[in-house]
Amino acid sequence: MAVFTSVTLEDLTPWMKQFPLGKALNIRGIASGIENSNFFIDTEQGEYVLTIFENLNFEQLPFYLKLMRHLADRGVLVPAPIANVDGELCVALHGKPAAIVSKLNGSSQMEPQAVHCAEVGAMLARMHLIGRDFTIHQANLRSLDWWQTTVPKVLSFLSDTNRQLMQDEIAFQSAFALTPTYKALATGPVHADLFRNNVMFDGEQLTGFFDFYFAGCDTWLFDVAVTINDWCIDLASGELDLTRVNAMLNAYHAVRPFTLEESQAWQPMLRAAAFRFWLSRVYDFYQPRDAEMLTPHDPTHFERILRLRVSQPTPALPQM
Ligand SMILES: Nc1ncnc2c1ncn2[C@@H]1O[C@H](COP(=O)(O)OP(=O)(O)O)[C@@H](O)[C@H]1O
Ligand SMILES: N[C@@H](CCOP(=O)(O)O)C(=O)O
Repeated sequence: MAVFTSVTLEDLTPWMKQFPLGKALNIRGIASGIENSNFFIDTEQGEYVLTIFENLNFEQLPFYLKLMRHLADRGVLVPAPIANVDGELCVALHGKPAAIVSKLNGSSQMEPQAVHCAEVGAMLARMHLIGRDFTIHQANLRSLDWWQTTVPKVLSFLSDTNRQLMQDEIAFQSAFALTPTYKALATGPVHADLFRNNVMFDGEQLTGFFDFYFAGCDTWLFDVAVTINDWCIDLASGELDLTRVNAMLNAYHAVRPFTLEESQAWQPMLRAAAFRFWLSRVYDFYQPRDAEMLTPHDPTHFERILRLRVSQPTPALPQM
């Protein structure tokens, strides 16, 4: 269940008059999702998704919504936010920020093959390139600063070995962030949570990336690492599947070639991407935020992945 704020057709009808979508004909809550209240709405202009934001505020939302609009207008497959008569993408509904975006066709591909990974890699590279001239800057709110303030809050919940792993990794990542290699990495708006459940496919055809609400400005390579660590692994063991890894990396590289510094940073970034989700899952597990974290994700999954990325040789990035 993921409808925290309920909306009826009677609520929606007057509110929808400000959007160029004709009359609202039907509304139904979407069961999946853990952060926001999501609904499919049928309008005279077609099907859309209405989101009521339960945690993000009116100051934070323009970054995400304008980024999606920027990308959608330039051919990146993402939901396009719909502006109201005043040109606003985010409007109050039941006292909370709300937005309407276009509905993507298809469904999530939860057992991806190389062909799906290649599609994701190519679209991710296009997204990075097209994000270059997006002018709003908002940091990735789940990057090094957040790790450094969050680690001390969770250490006491961990076993001795996991406490050591977390302390070692935050020390490693803090030091790595100061190196010339890290500082030479290309940056820009990144999705930062491009897991299997945040991409739609219609068969083998990618129809869009969605759920941009962890997006922010960060290194492009971090985004690639987050994506590889979810799409190109055996879920049970966390081991990388080289066929899928190579499919994704080669497709990305064909659109936006990796640099020498990115090759040097690849292993630290795979570690960083595993660490970020281990930490957020541990934090959510032991310090759940009220009602929205209904089923906390399993932290041991990313602990396992982090241990593998630290101990195993890393497959090389393609080079120019
Ligand atoms: N633009 C969209 N097009 C089609 N389906 C969508 C769209 N946005 C969300 N959904 C559906 O709603 C579900 C929950 O959305 P999600 O953004 O993951 O929610 P949350 O932010 O609460 O985790 C998704 O799994 C997907 O099925
Ligand atoms: N992908 C993250 C959690 C974010 O949840 P989402 O459903 O909004 O993508 C994780 O797996 O820990």
